[in-house]
Amino acid sequence: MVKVAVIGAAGRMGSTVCEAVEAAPDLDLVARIEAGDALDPGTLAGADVAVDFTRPEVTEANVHACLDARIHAVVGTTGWGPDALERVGAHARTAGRSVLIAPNFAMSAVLAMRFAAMAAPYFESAEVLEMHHPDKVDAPSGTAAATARGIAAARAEAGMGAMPDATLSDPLGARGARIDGVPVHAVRLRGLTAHEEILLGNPGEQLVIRTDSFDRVSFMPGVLFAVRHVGERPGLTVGLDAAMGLA
Ligand SMILES: NC(=O)C1=CN([C@@H]2O[C@H](COP(=O)(O)OP(=O)(O)OC[C@H]3O[C@@H](n4cnc5c(N)ncnc54)[C@H](O)[C@@H]3O)[C@@H](O)[C@H]2O)C=CC1
Ligand SMILES: O=C(O)C1=N[C@H](C(=O)O)C[C@H](O)C1
Repeated sequence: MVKVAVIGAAGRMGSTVCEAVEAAPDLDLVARIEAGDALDPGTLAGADVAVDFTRPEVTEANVHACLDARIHAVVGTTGWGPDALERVGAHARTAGRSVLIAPNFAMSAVLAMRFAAMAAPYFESAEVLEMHHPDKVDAPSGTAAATARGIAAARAEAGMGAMPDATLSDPLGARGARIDGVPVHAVRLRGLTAHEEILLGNPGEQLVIRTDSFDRVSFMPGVLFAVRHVGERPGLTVGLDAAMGLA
């Protein structure tokens, strides 16, 4: 049995992860940790792996606390920057434990990101549109940021220059955020869960890649895969695709 602690256990994702872990015959939910609880060997209750779905401003400290307690961490919380990833990677290596951070655990989203990177060199233009529930605290989504970075890297590797865009005046930011030169647009709408469209354009044609998570159960197979396999890859792994050998 793999013993699992869930951090952010009362949240939308954390509560769904608790249900999924409890339903899995090979996993044992040993701790539900929430804001205000200490995060130490006592509260982690002998866990082998902690799963963090909290908030961008607390997740790095949570991961360091897990590594100090010598347990692996699976992280779905978004908002990670390169410096925080570097610090956590270094700590994981010195602690001899593993950390897996993925902006999206849904198979449709993981594949959409891969397909977007594959398609990017064949299209002059690419833009990312992410659409989420209005209770989400960060924008753009971690998935959209990762998608844009993947598109930009694929374009750079193919020797492509800037995308065509004649915009000279955009005082209100209507052309969206730029992530490595790729425009990213965020919609927050009651009724939505988590959705993304990647638009790729050429003269006379368009490719649309779309992923929809209608329900948070969509993330659970990926989360449970990560819990079961996180310890197999030493140090820091970013992205479920890398953990699954798709990258
Ligand atoms: N990687 C993925 O597949 C997915 C990632 N997410 C990300 O997961 C994160 C959480 O999303 P939701 O569950 O919708 O948010 P939520 O707001 O429903 O849940 C967050 C929970 O964390 C708790 N929390 C806050 N600070 C804490 C601390 N220091 N220690 C322990 N618990 C703490 C809050 O009280 C709350 O219960 C967000 O960053 C979101 O972008 C969401 C869905 C899928
Ligand atoms: O907050 C959410 O809901 C989601 N957050 C993740 C993100 O920022 O990409 C994953 C998914 O889009 C749902």
